[in-house]
Amino acid sequence: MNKMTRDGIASLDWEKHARELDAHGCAILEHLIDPDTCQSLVACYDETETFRSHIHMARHGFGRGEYKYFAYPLPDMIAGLRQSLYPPLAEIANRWNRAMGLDRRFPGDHARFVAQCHEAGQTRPTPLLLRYGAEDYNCLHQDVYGDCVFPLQVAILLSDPKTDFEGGEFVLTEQRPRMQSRAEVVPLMQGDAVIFPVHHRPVAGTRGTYRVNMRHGVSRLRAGSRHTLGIIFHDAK
Ligand SMILES: O=C(O)CCC(=O)C(=O)O
Ligand SMILES: [Fe+2]
Repeated sequence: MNKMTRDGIASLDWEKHARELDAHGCAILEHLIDPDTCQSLVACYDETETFRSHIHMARHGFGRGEYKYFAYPLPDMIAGLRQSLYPPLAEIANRWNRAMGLDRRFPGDHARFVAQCHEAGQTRPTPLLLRYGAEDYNCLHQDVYGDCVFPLQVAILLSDPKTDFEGGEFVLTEQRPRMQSRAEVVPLMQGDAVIFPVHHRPVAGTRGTYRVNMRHGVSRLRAGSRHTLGIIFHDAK
């Protein structure tokens, strides 16, 4: 079955991915996007009408490299991925919020969640394509775009680390209360998706569950070029 379809995504081993997210703060969906589709997404970076804005990271102190936010209406493929990835992630997000003692619960389908963002004044789409060249990097950050936040997001590596670039590792850091930070480097192959927390996650400790603060970024590219597709589920102000 094509993994990118709604049924394909629903039939992935979500119990396993949820266990990985609970244990390590990230999970990998291997080969979510086939190489041809990866290539066509990379090619679409140079289109202009598909996007609502173009950011040069160095100008904002975000790192070095660039990205573009897709405009509404999203390309079918991006809209489809956002809608199909959301329901299993909403179950995990609701379980995490219960564990962290947070009242917010997320509806089971993405259209209803996006309607909540729009009511809160967050109406601009957040899925994005990123492009890095040699020496580029992405500083550790959190993709919060307003009060309405869906706590998990997905990044998909479109380039092939065997042939397209060196360095440029996806990195997560976890800041635990009153403790030193922990880093996790996520090895991705072309078409792999990593699921990770936007800003925090629950960790079970000896004295109950506590909340850790998460950031993500990309280490410096040593050579070549690297493209990613980012899927963020809340919209932006
Ligand atoms: O390029 C990457 O791997 C990370 C992109 C990113 O920051 C995101 O998708 O939110
Ligand atoms: Fe990000």
